[in-house]
Amino acid sequence: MRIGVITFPGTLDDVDAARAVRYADAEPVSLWHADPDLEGVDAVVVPGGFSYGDYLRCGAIARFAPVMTSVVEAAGRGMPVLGICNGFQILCEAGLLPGALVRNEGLHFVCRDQWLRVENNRTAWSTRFDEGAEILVPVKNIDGCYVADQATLDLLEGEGRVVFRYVDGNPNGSRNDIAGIRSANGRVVGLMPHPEHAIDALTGPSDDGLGLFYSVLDALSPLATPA
Ligand SMILES: NC(=O)CC[C@H](N)C(=O)O
Repeated sequence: MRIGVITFPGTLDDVDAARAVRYADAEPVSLWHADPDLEGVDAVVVPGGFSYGDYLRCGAIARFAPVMTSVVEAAGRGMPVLGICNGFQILCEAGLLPGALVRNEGLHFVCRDQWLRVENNRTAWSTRFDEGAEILVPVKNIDGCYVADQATLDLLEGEGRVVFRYVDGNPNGSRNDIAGIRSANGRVVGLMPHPEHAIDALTGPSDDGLGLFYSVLDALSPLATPA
């Protein structure tokens, strides 16, 4: 399987995302923000960082990058897309996921290891987890507070579209302790914590993040049943 990893000016975590893809025995393919060509990849990771310096609003400029036009189009055809941190912010700005990420409640950049509960495993990126499993993954952001209007929150909760929820403390004031959500068809997932930084127990804090990268291989397998 070939999994694209996008680099924007200001992206930080493309190298780690590509490494996570490799750990899961897939082939990472570098995609450039200014090039709309997705090079025939099977799935796309939009990694973390500070795309375009976070000017205006996190993800607000990246959403107009030529590569994102192709990602939105491919997602419409069912291609799995994972947005991590700044990537999640970009997917919300692009309209692939509802809601928005705003300044952390404490107004500080938060960098710590964070427990999450896997709330939903019917997505292209979470089938390898048991629902209710708790995983340890780093968070590192300043605009990580997930907000949406009440109707959207009710819809997400009602349709099982909250995929990851903070446990043992909410680091940023996210509504309903939401750490990650999915699209209606389960193919697009965004989360603020960084699974690509938790792929090797030796360097820590766990290898729990690998589950997302293995899950997408299952979703892409010809035998997969739709999430
Ligand atoms: N680690 C990241 O991707 C950071 C995301 C974003 N720039 C923020 O600080 O909220």
